[in-house]
Amino acid sequence: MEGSRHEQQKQSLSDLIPVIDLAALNGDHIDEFERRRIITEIAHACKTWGAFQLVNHGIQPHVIERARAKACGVFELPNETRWKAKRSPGSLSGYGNGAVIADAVNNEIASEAITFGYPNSEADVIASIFWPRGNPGFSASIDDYNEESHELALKVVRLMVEGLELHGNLAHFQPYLTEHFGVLRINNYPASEHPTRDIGLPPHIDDTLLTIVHQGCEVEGLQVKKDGQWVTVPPRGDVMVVLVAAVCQVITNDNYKAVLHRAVPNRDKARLSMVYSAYPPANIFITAAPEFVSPAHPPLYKPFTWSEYLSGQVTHILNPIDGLQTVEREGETQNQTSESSESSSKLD
Ligand SMILES: O=C(O)CCC(=O)C(=O)O
Ligand SMILES: [Fe+2]
Repeated sequence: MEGSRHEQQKQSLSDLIPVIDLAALNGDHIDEFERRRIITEIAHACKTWGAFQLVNHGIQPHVIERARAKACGVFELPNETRWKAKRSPGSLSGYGNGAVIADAVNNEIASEAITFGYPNSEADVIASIFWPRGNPGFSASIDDYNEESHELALKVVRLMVEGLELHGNLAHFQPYLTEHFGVLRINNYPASEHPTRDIGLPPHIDDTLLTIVHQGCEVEGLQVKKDGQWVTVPPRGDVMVVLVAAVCQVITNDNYKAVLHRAVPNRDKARLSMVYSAYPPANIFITAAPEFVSPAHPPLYKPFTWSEYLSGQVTHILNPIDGLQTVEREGETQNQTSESSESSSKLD
């Protein structure tokens, strides 16, 4: 009885994760009223959930399916072959496992990932390591998906910025609207005999601008934290899940909230997720926009550049400006006050 009530509650919270339909933006004639409605829905989702689901997002189903099918082939290769393409320090592309944050309770990190930079994916180089005799279409399928994800990320960032109601005063946000680079990360979570003990990816906030997840239509695993509860994002093949990430929270001074999320493994089936992370421009100062700063609302986080972050000079993006809290990189001492402060780029 108690169990089924709990199930029902879990179910209804999943149903409440905003679903936003971008169909009105796809045609030649865009209805301004509809566009404004979409922007309002996105802004509301960014303020309340830090996450939303996009349908009619514009990425062609065959591009998604082809990339998923080709990516699956990577995880069917023998272990030693996969490690031949190990991502080297400083590179965005290559193979690695999902260990993100040193875990304190001896759980297994039950995931692996192959990453491809954007715009330079090196998918052809990686393919030639995995399949010396060739794998026609591998790099094209990854590059197509990477390109479309990048386009979608830019589209979503523009809508999110419009939702901030800056009345045309876009100066602070302009660099984020035009250029960015990123990483496509394809995660594989093998079926786990101990799904409640093992960890697919531990709770974390993405250390980027924005994340777009395609989790397939079959196996659930992505959960977001809302009002203290883990809420499962239902797997849907037609949905792209957008996760607000740490840089968005910094530049909006907490108007938009980065979402804490995790991936849990499944007992029976392996799960594959394709995750595009949009990076901010490399050399601008990432700091709160003047519109969100006043004597009553000073900037909450320390300014930094993405180059500093990538070179390891900045260890934690959501580092409060009062300096009370510090979080070190994986493997070093963690001095964290709450789970919600966890943050990681998973590029280590
Ligand atoms: O697998 C997922 O659904 C989420 C993956 C994720 O959070 C990540 O790669 O940052
Ligand atoms: Fe993530």
